[in-house]
Amino acid sequence: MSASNGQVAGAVRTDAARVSGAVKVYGSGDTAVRALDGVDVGFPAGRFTAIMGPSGSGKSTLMHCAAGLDTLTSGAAFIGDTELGALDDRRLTLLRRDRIGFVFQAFNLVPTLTVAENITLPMDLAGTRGDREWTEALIDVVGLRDRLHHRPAELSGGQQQRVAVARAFAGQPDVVFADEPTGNLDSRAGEEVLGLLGRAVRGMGRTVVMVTHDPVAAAHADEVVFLADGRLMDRMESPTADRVLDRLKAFDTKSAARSGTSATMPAARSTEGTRP
Ligand SMILES: Nc1ncnc2c1ncn2[C@@H]1O[C@H](COP(=O)(O)OP(=O)(O)OP(=O)(O)O)[C@@H](O)[C@H]1O
Repeated sequence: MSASNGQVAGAVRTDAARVSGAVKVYGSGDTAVRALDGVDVGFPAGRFTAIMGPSGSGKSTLMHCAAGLDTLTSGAAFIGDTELGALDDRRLTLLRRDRIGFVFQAFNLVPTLTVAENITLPMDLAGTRGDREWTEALIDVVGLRDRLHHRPAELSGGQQQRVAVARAFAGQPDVVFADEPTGNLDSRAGEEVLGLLGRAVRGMGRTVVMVTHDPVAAAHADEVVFLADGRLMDRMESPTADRVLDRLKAFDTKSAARSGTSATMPAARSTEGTRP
């Protein structure tokens, strides 16, 4: 069942994660919100994909359902060949622990653990030692070797997010989902974190799916998928911040016209210095 969509340079890519006919309805009756309205999208292995769209378009819902943090109302979500809806709670927890890495806006480090302990936490919880060489390489890539015995409170926001990035990749998961990973960072620290995500994909063969409202952040990805009103509207290869912003503006105008309200544009940083 592992779908392979994109033909890239003659090679067929396998999807590390995908959803098929994904519908997510929050609430019921008059107050029901259709956050995902029949989405089919794959996130190819070995690629950095950004999910973008206006506020409320369903980006976080799509990520949470694709990552097994939330369940679909109908349709199916897959990590590789594994359909998440077919798993009981225990198996789903194990799959999230062993095959998925997460980076959140709020870092979510354990304050009482050192940097080194935070990075190896997923392996420690799994009772495995992990790949020592890989972990050592990661520590160098994120530039935290001289901070290994510090606690999160002793680090800057950017450093804390770099710990979270190292933790997400430590167990060599099939895919790392990042939800607004630069949302709490200034632009310089944000660029560093985005650069790390890009290097993990291009230099270390990992897979990243990132939700962002920031066209500058999305320009770090290999491809952007656009959502509007819970539907997949478009995909863009080799994005630049300016092209992403233009595309978003078009969706926003359409959805404002439909609802008869003024549009909510995502807060965009300057689009100078587009593609890294
Ligand atoms: N737990 C929930 N209960 C009810 N409605 C929800 C819930 N979570 C999200 N929604 C609604 O579903 C729709 C999609 O929300 P979602 O958070 O996925 O959008 P988003 O594109 O990530 O938005 P933003 O960019 O503002 O974070 C919105 O209309 C939102 O209000």
